[in-house]
Amino acid sequence: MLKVRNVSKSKGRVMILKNVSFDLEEGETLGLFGPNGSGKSTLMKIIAGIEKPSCGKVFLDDLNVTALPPEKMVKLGVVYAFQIPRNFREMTALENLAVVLMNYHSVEESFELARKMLKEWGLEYIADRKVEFISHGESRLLEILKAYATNPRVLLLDEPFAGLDVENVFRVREKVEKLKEEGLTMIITSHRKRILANLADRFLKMEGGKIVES
Ligand SMILES: Nc1ncnc2c1ncn2[C@@H]1O[C@H](COP(=O)(O)OP(=O)(O)OP(=O)(O)O)[C@@H](O)[C@H]1O
Repeated sequence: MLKVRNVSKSKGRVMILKNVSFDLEEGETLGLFGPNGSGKSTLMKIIAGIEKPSCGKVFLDDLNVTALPPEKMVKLGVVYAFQIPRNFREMTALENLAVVLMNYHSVEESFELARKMLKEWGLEYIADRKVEFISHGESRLLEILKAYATNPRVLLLDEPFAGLDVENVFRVREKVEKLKEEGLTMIITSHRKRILANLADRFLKMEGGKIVES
């Protein structure tokens, strides 16, 4: 479904990614792990069109999607959930989610659906709370829910468990497991392999911008 071919990325004199290639099959959950700074986020952002590779290509169903802008990639179903949640702090959780849904539904429907989705994810209690007042774990769940609300074919989850306490790791894991059960294709990054156990069908290890183990 998704093919990454010989992707390299340099910034100034630094080579961040070096000739990275891999395939992702439909319905598969790929665990991408490696130490901080190994290039995981950069790779995910290149796949999502947020960053451009210096060379190499990305294909989605044999369509060359290399360096298409992120809004085009979202339309094609490839969606990145940011490592640092990008929710509008001045707006409520409900409004944050509804804004995404408005790309696909009327304003009224979007608010109705947003409330329903928050409820399904056990987050109805934060619906009317401004995001600046919700916790890090709740903010992370909201970021994932927003990405999911675009009805993606491929969901890219960047460090969904980073900075969370044990309880919230379980909470986020439970939701990600649910997405997996639904058959969603995902790439999940973490600096710890163990946290991806029983979640990823296959692992890739990154180190120094390269895939060193698959
Ligand atoms: N704009 C930039 N200019 C120079 N170096 C950069 C830039 N952006 C990222 N890097 C470097 O590229 C390397 C890879 O960064 P990246 O964020 O992709 O790694 P990561 O594996 O996702 O790390 P983490 O787990 O800490 O998020 C790091 O050494 C980082 O400092």
